[in-house]
Amino acid sequence: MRSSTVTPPTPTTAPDDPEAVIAAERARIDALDARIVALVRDRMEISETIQRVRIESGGRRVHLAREMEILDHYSSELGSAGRDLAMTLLRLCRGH
Ligand SMILES: C=C(O[C@@H]1C=C(C(=O)O)C=C[C@H]1O)C(=O)O
Repeated sequence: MRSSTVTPPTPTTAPDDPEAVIAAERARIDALDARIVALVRDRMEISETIQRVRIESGGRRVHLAREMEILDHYSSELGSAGRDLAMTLLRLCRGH
């Protein structure tokens, strides 16, 4: 089984109260989304460094073979929507 860093469900004082469960689980989603945004920002920074170094040494910003690897990876992990997610990440990281 895949290990997870997701925090366990927050025990509520009234576990059968749907509103309380939804609020607690939404808080977990909000915390995950904050981490995802921070990770995307880290990715953008690293990607920008690679692109800058390559351009400064006479190369091109975009490396299509590497992008295909990333698209294939997300696609095999998460299906076609995962591929779309990778496309969006690449767009964020190379600025277009
Ligand atoms: C970061 C790189 O440069 C560009 C950005 C990529 C990315 O953000 O993953 C991938 C390929 C390149 O188009 C790289 O070549 O690794």
